[in-house]
Amino acid sequence: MQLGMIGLGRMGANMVRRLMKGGHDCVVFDASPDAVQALAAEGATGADSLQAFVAALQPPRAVWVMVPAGVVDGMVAEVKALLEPGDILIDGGNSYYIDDIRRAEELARDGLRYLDVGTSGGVWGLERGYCLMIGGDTAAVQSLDPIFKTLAPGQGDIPPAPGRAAGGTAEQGYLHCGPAGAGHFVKMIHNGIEYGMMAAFAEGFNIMKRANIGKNDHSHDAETTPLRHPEHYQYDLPLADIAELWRRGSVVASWLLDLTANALTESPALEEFSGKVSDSGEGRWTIHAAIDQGTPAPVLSASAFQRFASRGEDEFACKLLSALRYQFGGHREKK
Ligand SMILES: O=C(O)[C@H](O)[C@@H](O)[C@H](O)[C@H](O)COP(=O)(O)O
Repeated sequence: MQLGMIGLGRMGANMVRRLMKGGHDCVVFDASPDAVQALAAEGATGADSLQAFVAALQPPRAVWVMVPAGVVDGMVAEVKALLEPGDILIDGGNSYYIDDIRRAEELARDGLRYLDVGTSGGVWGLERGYCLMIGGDTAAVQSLDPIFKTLAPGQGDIPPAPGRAAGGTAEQGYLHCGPAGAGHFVKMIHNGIEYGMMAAFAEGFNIMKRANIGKNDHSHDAETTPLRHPEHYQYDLPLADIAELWRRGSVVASWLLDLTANALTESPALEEFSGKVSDSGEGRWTIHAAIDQGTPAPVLSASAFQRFASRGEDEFACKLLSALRYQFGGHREKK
């Protein structure tokens, strides 16, 4: 079937490639003419303006917007003015689900149908497929089933959970999760969990990296808690090998562990990374939801706050800790 894609960054461009490989017709638009040209050379219909983009689509149109969360509203406003009742607008980025609820209501007033689709898979999605978490109107979701089916990974070699009644799209890697916002709500929690799992691997591997600190023990320094048993921390552990090992039969085997093994193999000391970890909002929104609900989420919260600290946002707090320690005990910082 035909789909229009606005936004040809890493995600949007590869999704178009996967759709074309699956036999779909794609009309593409991006603020960058080069990005449009590149996909036109691969078989897409390139448009040099939003007007030309909309004109190239058959009604009822399906327009997938794949742009950063912060610019979705502006793009929706522009494209909405060109669409007709019955057309479907899909936001496949990482939008806040509460924005989806509002957008779906606003667009419905003009007879437009809005779907929110949490899209997971990153740069690997072209080959592996994209896990799709879909929210919105049921008829609109059903009409786009061929698109979702092609983008999704498919069952592959992962059999359904034992005892699960056969059928349904979840086992193909896409799911209509509920009404407007439900897709991005589920993606938000997915990313909250992603933060927590990433933090768990990062902390665990860091403790293993430091398993040799007994070799350089500074217990003579009165301002540092003495290492009581330096002899207990004499291990130079092969971190890349351990990641590789755990991928086989261990309880923590997972795709994030596979990626941990990749990262440590490519660059054992990770020297090209500063360690300042960005966040795009999903982790924060997960915590907002947990607080709204009164649902405990200590692990996910800690992992989001850890990212802020990684960027130095705790610098003043740490200085105040030192200052207070000096105030009450005359303790000076170790130089
Ligand atoms: O499932 C996915 O493919 C990822 O979760 C992806 O959608 C993620 O949002 C960004 O790669 C980075 O997100 P942060 O900037 O919040 O780490």
